[in-house]
Amino acid sequence: MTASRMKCIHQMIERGMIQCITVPEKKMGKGRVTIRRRTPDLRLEETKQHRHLLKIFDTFSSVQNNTPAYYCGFDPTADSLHLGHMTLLSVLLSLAKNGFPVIALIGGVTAKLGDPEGKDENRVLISHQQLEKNSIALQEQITNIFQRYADKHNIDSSSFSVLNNKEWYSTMTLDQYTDSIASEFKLVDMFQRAVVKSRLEGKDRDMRFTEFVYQTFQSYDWLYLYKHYGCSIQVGGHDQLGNIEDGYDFVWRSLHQLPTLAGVTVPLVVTEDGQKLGKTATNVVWLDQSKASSMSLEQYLAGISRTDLISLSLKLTNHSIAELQNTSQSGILEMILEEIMPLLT
Ligand SMILES: N[C@@H](Cc1ccc(O)cc1)C(=O)O
Repeated sequence: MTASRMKCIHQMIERGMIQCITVPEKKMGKGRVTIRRRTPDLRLEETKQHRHLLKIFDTFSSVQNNTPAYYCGFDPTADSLHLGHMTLLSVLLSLAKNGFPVIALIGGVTAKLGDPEGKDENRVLISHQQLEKNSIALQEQITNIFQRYADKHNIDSSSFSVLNNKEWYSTMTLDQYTDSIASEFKLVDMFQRAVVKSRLEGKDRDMRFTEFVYQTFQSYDWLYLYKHYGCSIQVGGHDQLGNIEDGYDFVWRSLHQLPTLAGVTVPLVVTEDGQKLGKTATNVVWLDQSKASSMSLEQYLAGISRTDLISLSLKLTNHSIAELQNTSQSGILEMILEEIMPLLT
């Protein structure tokens, strides 16, 4: 890994773009460990955990022979991504700018199952036609964002791929699913998951079987992308930590060796009262500007505190913390819009 690539990862940690990383325990020992970055976004001085986190990532990177590819999955539950996804895309874009191949995976099959992670209630089932429409819309939206960013920064657009997990599941037989995926999961572990416990014990107790087995599909995606695209690192919103850790264990078990894998989580964008942005219909900020929305990007940015605005611009722009601290709130708002709007329209 070249120094500039390593620097890019360090910067992402420093700017608060990365919340946790899951890496092999004790260099190449057995199992995994997740390191949580506890420093709040705006206190960027090096803390013990921060140094520890960098050291582990360095160790991990130095055992990689090739440049690892990164992937992040997006379930097409709507026909546009929202602002919460932009921080994930921003991580992928920074990585691509620094020479890492990146993959955006559209979950054409997983969206139908419904990821229980990060949600307290059952999802409305999406029809087949709606899913197809949403998948096409997201494919186009992400491809456009990648293309515009590549043009702006003179990046070879082959660094970016947009795939759909329908590609491998549409030809998979039930035998293959049973032998290579289902048999690797133990019920005792599946029932241990916090999300399963809370959904089974919660007031509705309405968890579907498809939601229960969702993790088996996300886990296999990583194995597939590892084998076919050299994808060692999965990026996801912080609510994906459970899926990422389980996927890590699954890839490890399936390959019968400890692969050089890492999971990276990105802090969620939240509203003033701490709610995950995009969780309900009324607090969503669509990236598709033409889509009817109760809140535009500008309105959202104008309504959050200065601290949240600085923290968000550290994730979405390249301006330094010192520069941001010396800029007025409306100036920071402009900086974010200047960075994002050209990618969207
Ligand atoms: N589960 C992710 C989406 C995803 C889908 C497939 C994957 O392989 C990875 C991630 C989410 O709900 O945000």
